[in-house]
Amino acid sequence: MAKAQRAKRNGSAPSSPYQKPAAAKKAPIFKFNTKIGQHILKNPAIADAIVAKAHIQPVETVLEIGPGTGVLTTRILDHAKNVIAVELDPRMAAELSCVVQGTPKQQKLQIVLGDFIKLESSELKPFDVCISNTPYQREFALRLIARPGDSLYSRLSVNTQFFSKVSHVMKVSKKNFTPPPQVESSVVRIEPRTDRPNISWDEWDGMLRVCFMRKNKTLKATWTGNKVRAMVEQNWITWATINTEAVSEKDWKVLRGEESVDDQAAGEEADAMDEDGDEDMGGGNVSGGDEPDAEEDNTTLRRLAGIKLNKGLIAAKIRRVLDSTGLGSQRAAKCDETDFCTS
Ligand SMILES: C[S@@+](CC[C@H](N)C(=O)[O-])C[C@H]1O[C@@H](n2cnc3c(N)ncnc32)[C@H](O)[C@@H]1O
Repeated sequence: MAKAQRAKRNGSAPSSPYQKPAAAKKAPIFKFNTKIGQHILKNPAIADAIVAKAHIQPVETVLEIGPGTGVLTTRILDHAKNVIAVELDPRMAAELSCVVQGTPKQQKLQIVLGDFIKLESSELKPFDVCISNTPYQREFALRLIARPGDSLYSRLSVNTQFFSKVSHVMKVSKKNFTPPPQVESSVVRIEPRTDRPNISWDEWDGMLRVCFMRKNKTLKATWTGNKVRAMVEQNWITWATINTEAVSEKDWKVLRGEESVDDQAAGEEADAMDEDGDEDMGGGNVSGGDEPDAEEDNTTLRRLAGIKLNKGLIAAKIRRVLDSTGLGSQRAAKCDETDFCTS
């Protein structure tokens, strides 16, 4: 039997050409691609709650990542000034476009077709709030909010909490999606901190990577292990090569074997400070400071060339930082984001 005939006989065809069929009875418009997390929210109460918890103001522009068929988008459009919706799947983008077509919401919505992860920030207009129901498991959400001592506490937790205020909003059971995913999920709220310290992300995250290599070991054991020390030494040589003037005369003496690490350690603590009063940990500030000119660079390379690095120098520097911050006996698993920022 032809589809149209069958629909008529079942009474499901619209009685008027202007009447839209009831949305709830609609069969899926196309096969959802679960490989890119296409599990659509089917519970309107959950969609309402997610949008309500975002506290959208009428003057705000909202970025939505992964709008799908627009379950959240249409609700966000009820509250926001504008919505920018970035969708990977052209079929979903077309469906969303149909949903708002001919309604006042159409003017407020900009659909961007593409992979959000690959978008340059310059390709997006500024926004005030970001809402996204993209694929992730509850465990990921719990990692974001985990506190020191929790089994899920990790580098991700520290980074999230260092740069933002994060809270758990509600659990969402897999029964609320179509097709249902294999895992339960959670909604979290992440507010960027306004008082974020101005630090180098690469250095900060590099440090956390080492601290969380074995999060239950003491930081002293982690940082003085052979592999980590060798890596810090390598970084320090690179740093010293670029920042010749920041390497203290005392360090050069140790490097040249004219002074032992013990002599140096016994000296003034101030000797470990550079001219700005910062701890001369080296190894990290590879991109900092002015670019050395070619002559300086050659000089440094000549100074470093042929010198077998006195391994004790870096070990002593690591020890000094761990002792002065009191972090040596601590374990990453029990330190919070402020501990890692101790100076
Ligand atoms: C879980 S569905 C959510 C759809 C809708 N927001 C909802 O709540 O029902 C995730 C949506 O994100 C889209 N998506 C997945 N990865 C994406 C990416 N990297 N960039 C943009 N959209 C993406 C999928 O195509 C899908 O439409």
